[in-house]
Amino acid sequence: MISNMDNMDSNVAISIQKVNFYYGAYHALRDINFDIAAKKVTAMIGPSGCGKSTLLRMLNRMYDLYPNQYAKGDILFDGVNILDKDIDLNVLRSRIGMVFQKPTPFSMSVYENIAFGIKLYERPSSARIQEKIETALRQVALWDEVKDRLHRSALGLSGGQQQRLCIARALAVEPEVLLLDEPTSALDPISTAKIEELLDILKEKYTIVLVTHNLQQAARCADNVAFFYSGELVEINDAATLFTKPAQPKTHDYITGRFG
Ligand SMILES: Nc1ncnc2c1ncn2[C@@H]1O[C@H](COP(=O)(O)OP(=O)(O)OP(=O)(O)O)[C@@H](O)[C@H]1O
Repeated sequence: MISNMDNMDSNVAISIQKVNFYYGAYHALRDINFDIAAKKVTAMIGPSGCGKSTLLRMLNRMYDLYPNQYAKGDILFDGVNILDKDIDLNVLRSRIGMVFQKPTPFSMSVYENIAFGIKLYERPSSARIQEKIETALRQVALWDEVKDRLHRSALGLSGGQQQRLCIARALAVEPEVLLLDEPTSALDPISTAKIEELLDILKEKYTIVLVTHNLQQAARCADNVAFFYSGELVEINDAATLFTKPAQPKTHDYITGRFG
């Protein structure tokens, strides 16, 4: 594995060390080591089935919901191993939020969608909730589009608006890290462009980890890019270097469209 950390930002948010993951007997990730830079966008790319979503889901312990899935190694976040079985998952998930491929608004109003997330973790006054909702909707550039329909169903929003609402819902909890699993794959090009613009603004405040199949998206949005193949990390580097001068033949073949 080539990891040219010299080109990359040295301010580390999450350090992934000797990480392995198993779906029952199936060994899905093998000896993964790399650092995720703070307040940057790190994209994880690679052909279908290479393990990128598995690794993303490890970062907020989504796999805990399934009894046969287990992880080995260390993922250090603020010096604590988030794979440790004693970790408080509610606290972890409030600090490391996640947005999925398909927009997943709850069948409730725009307002309640965001308030619901906030109330999971704290009991602020209704004035404070209102303030947090407005801040979160402004952060995703959705406020002007929904301010007059806050109390109508979120399901009436367009797909792109729903996805921005889901990002707002994650941000309202004030996480430090935002995990995005192919957040634009179900969206049209205009909504995709809005989310990509948003990433550029959000990284001033948040560490962002993005799984994407779209290499142009990774090149446009990511500061650092990790290329996975068959459960292994092949290479990680800053985006410009990885896309123009990949160190590994396999990376070169993938980014030039020879497979995947
Ligand atoms: N619940 C599961 N049970 C068993 N194997 C699984 C499960 N989920 C994923 N896998 C396997 O683990 C490997 C990695 O899957 P993962 O979803 O992380 O890949 P990916 O790179 O995100 O793929 P895609 O781009 O298609 O989403 C694949 O071989 C997949 O078939």
